[in-house]
Amino acid sequence: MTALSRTLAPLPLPPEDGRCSADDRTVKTVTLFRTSPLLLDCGRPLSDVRVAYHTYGEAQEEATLVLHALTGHSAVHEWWPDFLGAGRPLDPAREFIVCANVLGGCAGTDGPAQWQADGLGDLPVSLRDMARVGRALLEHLGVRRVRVIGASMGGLLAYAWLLECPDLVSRAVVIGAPVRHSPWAVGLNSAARAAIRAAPGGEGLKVARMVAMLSYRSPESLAQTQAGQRRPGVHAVTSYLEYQGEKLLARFCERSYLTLTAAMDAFQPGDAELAAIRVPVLAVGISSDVLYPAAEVRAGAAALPNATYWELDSVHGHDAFLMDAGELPGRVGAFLHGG
Ligand SMILES: CC(=O)SCCNC(=O)CCNC(=O)[C@H](O)C(C)(C)COP(=O)(O)OP(=O)(O)OC[C@H]1O[C@@H](n2cnc3c(N)ncnc32)[C@H](O)[C@@H]1OP(=O)(O)O
Ligand SMILES: N[C@@H](CCO)C(=O)O
Repeated sequence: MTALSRTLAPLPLPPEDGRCSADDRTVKTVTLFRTSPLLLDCGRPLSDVRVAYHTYGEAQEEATLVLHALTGHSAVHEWWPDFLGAGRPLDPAREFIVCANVLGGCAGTDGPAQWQADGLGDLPVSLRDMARVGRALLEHLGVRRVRVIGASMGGLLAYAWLLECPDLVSRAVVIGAPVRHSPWAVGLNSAARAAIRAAPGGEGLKVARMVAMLSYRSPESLAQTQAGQRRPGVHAVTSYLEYQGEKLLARFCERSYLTLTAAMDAFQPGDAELAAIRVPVLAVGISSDVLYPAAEVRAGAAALPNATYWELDSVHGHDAFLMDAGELPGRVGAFLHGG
């Protein structure tokens, strides 16, 4: 495989914060699969796949690979300050850290918008397809071995990496994610996709986000933060969800939402496949997670031969890994670098 690499003009950057260099905070792109195509699980070949990614620290043959969530992106320094930086679990002074925007998304790596423009139509992609693209990126970067860490969709994708690229992964941290999408999670995504299809062009995506946000919070979290009325006659939680819908509409593509949620729902590894995962895994459940309940995460970990389970205690639900990380960074750092 050959790769064409170039660095884009820097995006507007947040001020220097001492966590990583200006170069680290610049998104890079590379075009992969130039001489031989990526064969997608759906059977379609895909050539010249453009991948946008961030790296932090000096390039090394061993790296830490961060896998972002559904509407996340590769700029880890923007959304995980508790985890990235000097003395934190992901320390650019100590290790080479890579995070790529997923195939099918809308953050610079090829996805439905590009495929529509290229006349390819809608391409179903799988989490394993995303892992294959990631493998090609690691080859391009000269990385031969990775510690993998992912949360939410990134956690499901970490399991896809363990199944697709077991030769590359030395250990994995999976936060707030099951080993496969449950009927409950598929049902929530089905409702979201139905909303988008019923009201394409924006309103559907907003409703999809409102439903999803309820699954990312918890009854107690909303009772603490959204009780009462924001303005006369409007429940605070109503305007909160509407605002969150508007925020997603301003930054995300509805076709990517359809593509990525379908990829998550289609990820259904069997028990025998899971039993073959030999590398050490730290599986983290979140006590108040209503999307992926802690008991489900714990049961998934029990299906793996070499997994440790730990639970983050928070009232703030699924998104606690972003909003209320508590002891999580310390636990993750000890697992990734402790042995
Ligand atoms: C592993 C990964 O890759 S994760 C990737 C990270 N994810 C992303 O970067 C994309 C997804 N982002 C998110 O999901 C969110 O930004 C989170 C979880 C990180 C935090 O959510 P936030 O929206 O910032 O926080 P929160 O839920 O507390 O809402 C705060 C916002 O709602 C507004 N708000 C709060 N209450 C109300 C209300 N009752 N009515 C209207 N607006 C309200 C606040 O003013 C604030 O607005 P702002 O965003 O303009 O500052
Ligand atoms: N809130 C995060 C995690 C949800 O899985 C996101 O929007 O990507």
